[in-house]
Amino acid sequence: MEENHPRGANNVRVYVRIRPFNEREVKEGNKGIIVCDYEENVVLLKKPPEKCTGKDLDNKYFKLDYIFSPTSAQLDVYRIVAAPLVEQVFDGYNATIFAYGQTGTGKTFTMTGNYQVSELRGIIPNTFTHIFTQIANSSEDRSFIVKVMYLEIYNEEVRDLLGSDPNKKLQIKERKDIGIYVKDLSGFTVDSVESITQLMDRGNKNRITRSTMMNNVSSRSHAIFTIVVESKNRHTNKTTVGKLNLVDLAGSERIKKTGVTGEGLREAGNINQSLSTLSNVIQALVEGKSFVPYRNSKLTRLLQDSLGGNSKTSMIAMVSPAEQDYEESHSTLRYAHKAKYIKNYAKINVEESGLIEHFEQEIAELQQKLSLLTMVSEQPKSRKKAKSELDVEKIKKAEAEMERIEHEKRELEDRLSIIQKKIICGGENLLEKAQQQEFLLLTSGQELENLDRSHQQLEEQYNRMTEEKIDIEEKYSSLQEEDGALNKKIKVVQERIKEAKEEYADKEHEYQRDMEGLNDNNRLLVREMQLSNLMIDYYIPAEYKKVIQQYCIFNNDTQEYQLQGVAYTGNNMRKRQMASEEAPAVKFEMKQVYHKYPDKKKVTSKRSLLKAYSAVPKQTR
Ligand SMILES: Nc1ncnc2c1ncn2[C@@H]1O[C@H](COP(=O)(O)OP(=O)(O)OP(=O)(O)O)[C@@H](O)[C@H]1O
Repeated sequence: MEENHPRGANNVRVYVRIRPFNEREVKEGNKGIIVCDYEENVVLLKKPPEKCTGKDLDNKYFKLDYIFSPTSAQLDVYRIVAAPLVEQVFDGYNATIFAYGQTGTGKTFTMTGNYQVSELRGIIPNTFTHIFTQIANSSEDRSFIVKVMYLEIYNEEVRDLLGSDPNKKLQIKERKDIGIYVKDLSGFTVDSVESITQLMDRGNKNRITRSTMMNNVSSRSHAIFTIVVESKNRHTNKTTVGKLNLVDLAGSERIKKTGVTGEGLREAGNINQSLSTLSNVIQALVEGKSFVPYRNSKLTRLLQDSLGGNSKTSMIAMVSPAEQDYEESHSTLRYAHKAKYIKNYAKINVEESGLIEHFEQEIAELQQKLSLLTMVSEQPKSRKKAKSELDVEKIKKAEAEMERIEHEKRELEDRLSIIQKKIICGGENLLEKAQQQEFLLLTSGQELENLDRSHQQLEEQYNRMTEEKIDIEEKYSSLQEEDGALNKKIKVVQERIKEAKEEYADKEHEYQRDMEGLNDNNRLLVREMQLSNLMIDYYIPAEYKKVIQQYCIFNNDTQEYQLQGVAYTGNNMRKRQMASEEAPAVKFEMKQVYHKYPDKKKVTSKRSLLKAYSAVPKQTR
């Protein structure tokens, strides 16, 4: 894919959304610790009194691009965060929106919401109406293809949420011409709000969630919903391809607070690990380091272009208003504030021969074949009566041939209509009346937003002029004033030292928290290793173990061990089950299991009990 029209760097835009108090927090009498200046977009995070040291470092201020209050509507979030990016995707830019924050703070609510209730619809479903309205409003000389992909990263494995087997592990690959991509990920072209909503719904049902003490429906994976918009201008013959990534991250969590155990513990370990890599990537980018650890997690690898690359990116940091979540809100706001300094380099992606071109060629070929077949089938049929057996044979053959031609024609017509549906023409209105009205709301909000923006620009201009005025005044002031200016500078330096000390204290604190998390992970891994070792020692004979070790090879691409010839072993030889089929619930007949236990008298020790079930082959004499 060729890229041209380079533009300057653009910073990641960072928004904060504060969730309303939930029932549990109200019941527990939790106090609020967040105060906002919505005019200046500044968040003040107040340290709970029992944690205060009495210094003025106790209150933290964060200036961001925009703050959404607990009463902000879903549509407002869409208008301000997503609508401008969707419009840029139509110009051929890549864009990413990701929701970041502690578990239960409203990431899924903001990204997806309840799409059956219009005012509760999140960013992803609101994008659908916007995209098809944008197509309906564009000129007739433009053609479009809209393609959708949906994946999740669960326990550091990439899974296709729209594929026939969502449990299949997919690999991340990189190619010079297309960059980073997921091999074998399914992509679907869509031609209406209904068809894209159905796909989202299907994907959401495949997502892994769990109920925790912090959230009844907690996402245990990072999900990326991707919409690709290819657009061709028939006058200029120019094709652009814009990609929109909508990312709902799994929430960071303190294991003690969420109360997860078993598999949930392993998930939490993986979630925290990949979020910690995301933080390290943000840190490295902000500090301008030459090495950025994108490869340390699947999430950062897939978001590589969105962070410091070819993309316009917005991040929504979600925070809880409650006192008990001070630590997590502090950490989220600190990273959000840092992310503001990440510079991206978005470019318009121009495609030499895109999907539209490919489909147009196929349509032309199909139409040509079809007209040939129509000509043949419409030729006048001979009305001669069969005089001999040879004639009967000839007529039968001709009829069979005619039938084959008709069948081929029908197949071509079907294929033609499928392909023709994939290309949508500008001006084609594929929206229901209700959807159109909804979008009017959106656009009227957009006008307000434009006014807001020009107001902001005027304000910036005014500030710049004020700064210049101050500069001039400083240059020509008296010695006494110079002295004053020096004092001012000393104050600024002192202020910076104070900020650096604060930053240092924060970092130290965060480091300790990360260490705690890593120790939790470590303990978990050691426990898992002990279990695996125990199982291997008891069930795999030493000579087999050696052979298996010999055939284990570490794959640097996937960062995991692979067993040679594994396709021909054990479970892999079983017939595969289609994931789309409703898997019948597995019933365990416990009675049978109990019956299989050996006689207690015969097996006395735990070791001999395990031996009774051992897979070690018995020695034959
Ligand atoms: N702005 C909001 N207004 C109303 N309800 C909200 C808001 N934000 C979140 N909620 C509610 O809070 C609960 C938790 O939200 P959600 O599941 O979106 O959190 P999450 O950050 O995605 O959590 P996790 O990381 O565990 O998946 C949900 O019941 C959701 O409806």
